[in-house]
Amino acid sequence: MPYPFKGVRLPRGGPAPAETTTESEELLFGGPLLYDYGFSRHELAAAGLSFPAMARRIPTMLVLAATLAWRADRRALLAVSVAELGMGLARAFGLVATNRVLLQLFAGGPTPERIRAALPALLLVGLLGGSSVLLSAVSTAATGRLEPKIEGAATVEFLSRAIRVELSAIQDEEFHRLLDSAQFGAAEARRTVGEAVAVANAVIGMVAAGGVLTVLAPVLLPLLVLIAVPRAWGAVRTARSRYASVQAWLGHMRASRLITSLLTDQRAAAEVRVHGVGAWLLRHFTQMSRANEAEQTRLARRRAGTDLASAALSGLAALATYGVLYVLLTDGQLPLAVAGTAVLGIRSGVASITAMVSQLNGLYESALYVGDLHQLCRVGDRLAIPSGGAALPERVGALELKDLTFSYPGRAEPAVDRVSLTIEPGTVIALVGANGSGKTTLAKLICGLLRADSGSLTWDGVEIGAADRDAWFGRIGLLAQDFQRWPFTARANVVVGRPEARVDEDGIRRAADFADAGSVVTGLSNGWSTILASGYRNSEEISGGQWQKVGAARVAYRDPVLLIADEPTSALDARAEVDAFRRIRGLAAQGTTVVLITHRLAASASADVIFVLNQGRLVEQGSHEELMAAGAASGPDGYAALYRLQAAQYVAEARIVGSANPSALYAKSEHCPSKSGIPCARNPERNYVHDHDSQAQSDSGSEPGEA
Ligand SMILES: Nc1ncnc2c1ncn2[C@@H]1O[C@H](COP(=O)(O)OP(=O)(O)OP(=O)(O)O)[C@@H](O)[C@H]1O
Repeated sequence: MPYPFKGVRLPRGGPAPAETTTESEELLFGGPLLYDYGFSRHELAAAGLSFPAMARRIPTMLVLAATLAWRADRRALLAVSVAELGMGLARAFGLVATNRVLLQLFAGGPTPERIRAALPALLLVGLLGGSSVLLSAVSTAATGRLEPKIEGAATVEFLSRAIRVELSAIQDEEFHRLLDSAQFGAAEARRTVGEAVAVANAVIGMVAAGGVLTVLAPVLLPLLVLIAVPRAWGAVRTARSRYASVQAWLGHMRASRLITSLLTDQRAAAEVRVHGVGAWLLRHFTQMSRANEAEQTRLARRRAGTDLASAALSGLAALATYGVLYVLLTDGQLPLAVAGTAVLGIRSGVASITAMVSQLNGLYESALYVGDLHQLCRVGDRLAIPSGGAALPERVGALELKDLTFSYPGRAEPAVDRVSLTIEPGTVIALVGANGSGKTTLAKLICGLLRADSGSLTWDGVEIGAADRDAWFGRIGLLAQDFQRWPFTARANVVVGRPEARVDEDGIRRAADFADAGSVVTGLSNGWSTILASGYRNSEEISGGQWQKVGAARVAYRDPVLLIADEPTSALDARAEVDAFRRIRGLAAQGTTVVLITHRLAASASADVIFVLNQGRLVEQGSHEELMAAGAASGPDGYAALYRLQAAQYVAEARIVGSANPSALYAKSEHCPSKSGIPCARNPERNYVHDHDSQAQSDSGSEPGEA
């Protein structure tokens, strides 16, 4: 496995990345989590991290921090800049004034006179010291104002990209890594300003000390630079290896976060306890933590080594500086008073260097993450769902799919393979087929979440690629079995169906009545204001079936033109399920087009058109009657055979209890004024038990129960 960045290696003699793979990683995640930096071939490739490249980036980083701050609060940035510059100047003039004081004190004449002569310069030193303190306070206050604003703005930048990218990007591993890394960037952006200010301050201090030394003893200046260089090298080296390590271990961090959240997750709580998954996962967590601890130890050792080397080199340079000073003094080339100021200048310069190094370290690391945030913004903008485009006509027409094909990345076989079909407005169409046959993928293509590789998808004649996708989304409602259960109030869980619209209390109640969610809310201790989660004040858990009713109310509140219902009744009891399907048909009667995905063929039987998928291909289509009439011709996996198989489970039972006609509840609505004004297909009312009986008998001459 190639290791990430040029020049950044795992410790000599230490474990190679592949060898750090733990048993837990293998078992839980199917292989090493340590990142394979194959992403140099990927568009998300990290910028070069060689030493010169990084040194060149330092000014860019300062500009980056300044840009963030400028956008967040210009006045505060100006206040910080002026205060820091003032402090640097005060330090430079302070040194000059100190030099004056020393010159006066070491001059000839009686001591009181020398002191009196030094007094004005002494006062200036005090004045400059006092203003430094004041300016420092101004800088602290302004930085404090800036930092939260920057963090807030950076977080919004991050989140706004995350919510706008195409679904395929969200499912892409590389993009997810960038998301994870950039997430640190949003938090680090806040620190960048303080660190940049401190670095700038230290640089000003160094320039001030350097300026004074240039005037007093120019030969000392290159030596001051020599003191600085090893420190800067050490800082960059440490930051670089920390950053590279974090990048390589992002997968581990994500896995650890995942395990932590699973161990405290309410939905996992039962298995965590009853199946003993808790202790098992904790053991794996501990094993993976150990690997991470080893990496931290490696980093600490590496840092200690780097610090030692850079301090030793810097110390040698300092020693050489004082040696030169000694020679200058003993040769009489430098008066004692000037030498005293030079010592102060060197000390001040070294202090500035030390401060700069420690801040640069932090700044460097922060700026790398902020760089990731910028990269995320760039990539996110490129992968964003386009805004604008052709408007969809007011009149709602048919959805037409022609040779629509889609493959998931890395999959050899297409999930949807050259599917052509038409969905007339105001009809209920059912997508049926075996597990993995492509129903959900096709539904995602229809609602614009996934983009087809080839073929065309038009609505009212407008091709999805050219259409305004927000307008497309605006026409669609989603009711999936795994719909989002927002841990907010019951009211919020309904109004989230139309999040931007003004809250309409009557609309909420109508939607709740329609979906039979009113009775669920009535039973809650705080009614509509109850938080539908546990662990909060005024919160209550509700059952899976009750959630499905709330989800249905959300969709009813949304009042979509096209409803995609993917196993919408999986958690409902028998009566509630029948009612729900009747309501879904009711929606069609009001003009909503319904795409129903279900394995309950009794429910799909009442659809106007049934499309049967097999391995991504559309293999059958027609009304229930037409498909049943096809009978044996459609084969053992065909609709008719599967329908009989399911129906057979109930028929014998229905006969025993002398059941009244249950499928009448699924029957199609008589009235169908579609939103578009186009009349929807209408079939005779049907009793599926009868249908089944008669069909089965006519097809095979045997009783279905005997099949
Ligand atoms: N995000 C994904 N990445 C890769 N492959 C996927 C992804 N989602 C689905 N698939 C694959 O695409 C194929 C079609 O899946 P899809 O979910 O559309 O089937 P389905 O008919 O809805 O199945 P089910 O009845 O089980 O819900 C399957 O082979 C599935 O493994």
